[in-house]
Amino acid sequence: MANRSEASGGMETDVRHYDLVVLGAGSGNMLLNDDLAHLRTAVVEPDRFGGTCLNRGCIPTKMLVAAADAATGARAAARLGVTATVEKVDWKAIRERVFDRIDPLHDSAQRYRRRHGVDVYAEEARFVAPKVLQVGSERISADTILVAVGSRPVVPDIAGLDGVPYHTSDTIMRIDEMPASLVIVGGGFIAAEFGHIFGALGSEITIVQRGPRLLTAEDEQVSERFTELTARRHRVLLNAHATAVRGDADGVEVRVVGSEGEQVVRAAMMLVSVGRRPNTDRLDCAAGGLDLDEHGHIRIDAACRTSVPGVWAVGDAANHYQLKHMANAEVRVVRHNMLHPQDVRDLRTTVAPHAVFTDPQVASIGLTEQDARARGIPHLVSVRDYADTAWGWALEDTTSFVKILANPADRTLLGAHIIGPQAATLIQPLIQAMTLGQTADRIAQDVLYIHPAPTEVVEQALLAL
Ligand SMILES: Cc1cc2nc3c(=O)[nH]c(=O)nc-3n(C[C@H](O)[C@H](O)[C@H](O)COP(=O)(O)OP(=O)(O)OC[C@H]3O[C@@H](n4cnc5c(N)ncnc54)[C@H](O)[C@@H]3O)c2cc1C
Ligand SMILES: NC(=O)c1ccc[n+]([C@@H]2O[C@H](COP(=O)([O-])OP(=O)(O)OC[C@H]3O[C@@H](n4cnc5c(N)ncnc54)[C@H](O)[C@@H]3O)[C@@H](O)[C@H]2O)c1
Repeated sequence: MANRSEASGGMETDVRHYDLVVLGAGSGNMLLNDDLAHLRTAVVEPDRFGGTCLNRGCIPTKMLVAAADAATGARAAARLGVTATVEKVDWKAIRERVFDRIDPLHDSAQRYRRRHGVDVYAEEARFVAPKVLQVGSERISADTILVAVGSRPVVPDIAGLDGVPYHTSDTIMRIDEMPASLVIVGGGFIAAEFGHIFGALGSEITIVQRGPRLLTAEDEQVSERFTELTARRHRVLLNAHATAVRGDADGVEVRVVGSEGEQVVRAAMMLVSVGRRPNTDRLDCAAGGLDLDEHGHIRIDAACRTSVPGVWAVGDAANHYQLKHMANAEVRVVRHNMLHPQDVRDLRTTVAPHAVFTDPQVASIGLTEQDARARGIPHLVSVRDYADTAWGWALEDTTSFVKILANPADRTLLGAHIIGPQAATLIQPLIQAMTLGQTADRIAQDVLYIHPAPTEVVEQALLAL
């Protein structure tokens, strides 16, 4: 390993130099493949390989959602003439199914990297100068750096929160016992998914949401339908602020002020899910020469270049989407660009789809109708109920729909929004069409949709445009 010396406060400090340093072994770890194997490389990961998605995000939540869906499906079967009951929820077995599979992966991933000649540092890194990092007691530098340090839950300013054992998405999946009741502060992705998980498995749920609806960033029609359906199962307090919390042996007592006046919500457990913030505040980006935006994200261009040549950034630390498929796409672009400096490419797509794996599922891409109206963008709208299709009949569905917005001039798609079973899958042909610039007419009329598959509702929404 090449060592360089650097003057620091009159002292000479040994600096270990690499070709490539990756900060964060979440999406960052996916950068390293055979094409980069010739480089002297270090990975810095103070926590667990796999990052948020594997250890405390997408993957464990969706494994828990599968259990919740099984319970919901059993309870809902009566409408099809099949009476079933959920006899027992074995939380420990559910939790072990998830984490017995996930937990060994950190050690094996770390060992794999070391076996292939990558140095692994297990402490937090921070910049001390452009392309120079302090990692614990070591100082390292690199020609090329990928910053993929991710994000963490925002902790809201609620009086007394410090003094109670509240959970965030980082901790709640590893609890020992199912809570009899759960109060969730926040009304976004995490509230929706954990409300579904713990609600379906038997907890009584109260959601305290600052906004006027749940999932407020969705198309208003979807957000309204989702709020209405959730309020049938859970207690939903809207336009509500948690102002104070205190704990006792039975759990927590949250004081809530909102449109329904002031009230106290009691619950055995509390989950705080009011958004995530980038981990850049712990990185001393100023010392590293990295520009940040007003939300603390590292400023990158469409090729994922930062303000320092040779330093790239991806994922939750750099983009506002905070979605794993976006981080993965950025990593692929960075790998290409590192290997082909003469052929630097931009991220191919700027429209990021997302899905919320709750009950019912919600999936979306592109413009919402309220955005189109607010921005004065001419648009056509088509809404089709699942109930109008054979598959909707099969499900006895009465609440799910597909909504598509198209450009009246060239009939390309502007946005698509689905609420209902399999929404995350049903939206895929619309993502494809939007990304590839295909018109609504082409994908409606030149493509056959299998009868009577769920996708027929997408076909019908397109044909009605
Ligand atoms: C509960 C939950 C469910 C989610 N579900 C989905 C989903 O279904 N679909 C989806 O697309 N997205 C989902 N997400 C979002 C998704 O997990 C993130 O967008 C994605 O994991 C971000 O990847 P990343 O590599 O940017 O960050 P991370 O995966 O968080 O990786 C960053 C790594 O950097 C390390 N690090 C931090 N600071 C430093 C430092 N100073 N030096 C070195 N290393 C550092 C951290 O320890 C971490 O391991 C979910 C998130 C949560 C919380
Ligand atoms: N399926 C997925 O892709 C998935 C699942 C979970 C998380 N995520 C990612 O994680 C991110 C964070 O999720 P999240 O749910 O924490 O954030 P979010 O941004 O989705 O929602 C936060 C919600 O909390 C509300 N809120 C904010 N401050 C509040 C307060 N003090 N009191 C009450 N309500 C308050 C907001 O109105 C908003 O509705 C998401 O933006 C998403 O990118 C993705």
